[in-house]
Amino acid sequence: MDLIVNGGSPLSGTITPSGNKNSVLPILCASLLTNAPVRLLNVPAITDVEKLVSFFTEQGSRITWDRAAGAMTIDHGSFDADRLQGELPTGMRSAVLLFAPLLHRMQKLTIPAKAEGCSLGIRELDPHLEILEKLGAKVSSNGTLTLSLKNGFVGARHWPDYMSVTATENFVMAAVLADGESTLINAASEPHVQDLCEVLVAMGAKISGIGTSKLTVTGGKRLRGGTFTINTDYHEVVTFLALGAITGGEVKVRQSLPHHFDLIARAFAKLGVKVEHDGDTAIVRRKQKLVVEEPFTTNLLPKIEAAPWPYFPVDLLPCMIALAVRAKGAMQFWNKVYEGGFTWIPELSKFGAHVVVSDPHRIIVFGDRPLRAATVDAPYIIRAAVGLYMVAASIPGRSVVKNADTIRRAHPNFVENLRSLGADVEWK
Ligand SMILES: CC(=O)N[C@H]1[C@@H](OP(=O)(O)OP(=O)(O)OC[C@H]2O[C@@H](n3ccc(=O)[nH]c3=O)[C@H](O)[C@@H]2O)O[C@H](CO)[C@@H](O)[C@@H]1O
Ligand SMILES: C=C(OP(=O)(O)O)C(=O)O
Repeated sequence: MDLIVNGGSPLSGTITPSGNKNSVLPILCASLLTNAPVRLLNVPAITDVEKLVSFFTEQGSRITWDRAAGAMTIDHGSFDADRLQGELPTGMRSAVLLFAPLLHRMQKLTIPAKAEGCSLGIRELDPHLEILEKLGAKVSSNGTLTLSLKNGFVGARHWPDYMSVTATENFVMAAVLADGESTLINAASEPHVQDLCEVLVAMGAKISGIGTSKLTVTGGKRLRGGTFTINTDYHEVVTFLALGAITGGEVKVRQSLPHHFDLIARAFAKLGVKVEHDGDTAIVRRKQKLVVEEPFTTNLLPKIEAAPWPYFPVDLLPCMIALAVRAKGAMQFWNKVYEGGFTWIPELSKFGAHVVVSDPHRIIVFGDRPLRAATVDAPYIIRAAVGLYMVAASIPGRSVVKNADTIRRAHPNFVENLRSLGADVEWK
């Protein structure tokens, strides 16, 4: 589906963001670690959640989901491992998060050779398989990849090449029911990794080092259920604030998780945008002057660099790139994570933007060029589609962002929320 945009008007108003996709998906997978009922609140009605829920239901789990209220009850007591014949859910990276919990339930699992989400580059399987092997699983490859686990997971120490979000989540889900203690050095610590760990602790798991790069887990026999609220999506917080800034409107975002915001606010400030906090409401005032902040260091090209947390989050780069397209001055963006994170950048030139792709990981945006409404193609990258929409929303006239429905993987009611801010936008 395409987004039809009549841009050029300021977007203003107050928004309550939805639950974080990257929190709810691992928590849903972790619900497989218990047969006790799990109740989740603030569940976003997004397509990735729909796919996981269908997958669970196909295996016999009982799930009720009041989409309007965001409340879901999950009962895996009737999950029947023998039913699993076919594929894991496709088109979403989080399918990889089923590996540890399904292995725990099924002892043997055939997995797809790829677990792809956004087309940001090669989405690796090896770090996941290394972790599962370390904790006692056997991996065999004979055209298809098969995982097997004879007598349950066994505690182990592991130090992977890099801080991977979903591999860390698989580690934790395997380790909480392993026999003995497990340690992960070079663990990811993103807010959603912390959210998963906190829910597991509330289910009875023993995890220390949450939010750091070293996690220690003491395995236990079983986990209990409970009621858990999915945290706000900080990607939405940033998206709505950035939309206010790029269109010259005033946007307030409730439940904005200010404790995660210091470096993100710094990135906004580098582009001339001041983010204020009133309690847990984040505010961007109207008519921000988009100008690249010059560093005191002479001859330095200002830059925003994204890497694993607590660096600036890589998924938020497109929002900042869109702002830089409108800001006076030059800004370098450095994606230290994905080799394919900038493949969509040439689309910006259709609006008249001037962006130089220096190499697969770095671009320089020369902002404040005269722009025109245009038709652009969104890649299968959620946040890139959002970034293209942001630029379109700032330009008077009719633009089209083609194939933008990837946005629905993460942002429920995207168009409805934009309209509540005064946007002229629709799906077609
Ligand atoms: C469902 C989910 O939670 N998806 C998120 C998760 O994906 P995911 O867990 O797949 O991302 P990883 O943290 O594994 O990193 C993605 C890829 O980046 C490369 N890499 C990463 C870090 C590093 O220091 N060196 C390196 O080379 C690897 O090729 C890796 O495969 O984390 C990504 C990075 O924050 C986010 O974009 C995704 O939204
Ligand atoms: C890249 C993302 O998701 P996934 O890892 O599921 O592709 C994202 O949420 O921006």
